[in-house]
Amino acid sequence: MSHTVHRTDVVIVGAGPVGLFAVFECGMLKMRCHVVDALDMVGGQCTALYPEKPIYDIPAHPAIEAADLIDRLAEQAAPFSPTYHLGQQVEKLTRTDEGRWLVETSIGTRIDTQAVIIAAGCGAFGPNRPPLDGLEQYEGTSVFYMVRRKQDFAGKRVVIAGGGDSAVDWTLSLADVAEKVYVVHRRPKFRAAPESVARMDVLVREGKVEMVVPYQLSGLVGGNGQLSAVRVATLDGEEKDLPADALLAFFGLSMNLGPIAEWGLNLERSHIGVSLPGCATSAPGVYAIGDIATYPGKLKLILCGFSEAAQAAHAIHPLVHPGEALHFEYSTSKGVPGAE
Ligand SMILES: Cc1cc2nc3c(=O)[nH]c(=O)nc-3n(C[C@H](O)[C@H](O)[C@H](O)COP(=O)(O)OP(=O)(O)OC[C@H]3O[C@@H](n4cnc5c(N)ncnc54)[C@H](O)[C@@H]3O)c2cc1C
Repeated sequence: MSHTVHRTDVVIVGAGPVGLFAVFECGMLKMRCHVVDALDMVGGQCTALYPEKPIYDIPAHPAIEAADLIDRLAEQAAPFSPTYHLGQQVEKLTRTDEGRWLVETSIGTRIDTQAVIIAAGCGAFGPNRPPLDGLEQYEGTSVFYMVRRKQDFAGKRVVIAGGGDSAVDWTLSLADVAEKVYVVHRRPKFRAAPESVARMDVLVREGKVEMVVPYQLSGLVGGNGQLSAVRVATLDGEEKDLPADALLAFFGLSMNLGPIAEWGLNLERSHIGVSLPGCATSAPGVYAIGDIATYPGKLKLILCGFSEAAQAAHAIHPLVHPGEALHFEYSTSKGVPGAE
């Protein structure tokens, strides 16, 4: 374990889109940041769950793939030289005698900081896994909970299970490249954007996609990590096998706050309650933004997280630069190192 204690102005817990934008907002107010993420890459849900999915509701980008959005946010943060600590979970937050915070991670990194911004999304997130016998032997080889590269499914017979946006969006996307796409859902109605459901119906009529409803997953057929079929059943127990090379199961994310639940913050159903403006939590100097933060009227959208990042940075400024007046300014090149 390292004995070095880093010292900084702000520690950002979570390098998802909102955490990355918080680096920029803090940087514009001359506050240095260290960013910690449990994953070994930046980007949070965008990188881990849907890198190739276009996002349509980022202002000034009629459509941008999630991975591209993350590249641009990292580029926007880069002039402020944040220090990234990836592949490690923040486990402990301890208030120091000087009224600062000591942040400690799972691999022993220690950071002494004036303020903490928790941008931890759904916490330590993981997929909801279907309760199927022998599932583990296929995970990562034939059973997946996310698509890293669409081309990995080219020419394959793919079973997509689920009834939400992810299931529908990936059906639309993989229908281009897969040999066959089956969609398994336990009811005929999908909880997804109506326009996407309509596009999926067109693919069904064209024979590119086959609907398997109302069915649910009941078993996996194959061996040595390679599926040959996915077994499905009706609620009455009537079973059939769908010949398949891969199963993509989209049953949502499990919310597990992990160590964050132990930090004594005001929690509201697995989220951190914050007060506006500023996104302050119940602990002094600790702020929460993005998906993990909640307040009346909260929308879990990336663009709302961006606004919360700006608010938190402004709220933290007097803690880091006490007595220094913060005159509200629009962004100019003066605030961004290296900008013309
Ligand atoms: C399939 C799908 C499609 C979506 N499409 C859209 C869309 O079109 N438009 C839109 O606005 N939103 C969309 N979203 C939602 C969007 O991705 C989230 O709102 C966004 O990712 C939230 O960003 P965040 O930075 O708050 O958290 P996240 O992206 O969840 O990142 C949080 C990070 O914190 C890390 N972390 C958690 N706990 C710790 C800890 N203790 N220590 C260290 N690191 C920790 C996690 O590893 C993670 O990397 C979509 C989501 C999904 C799943």
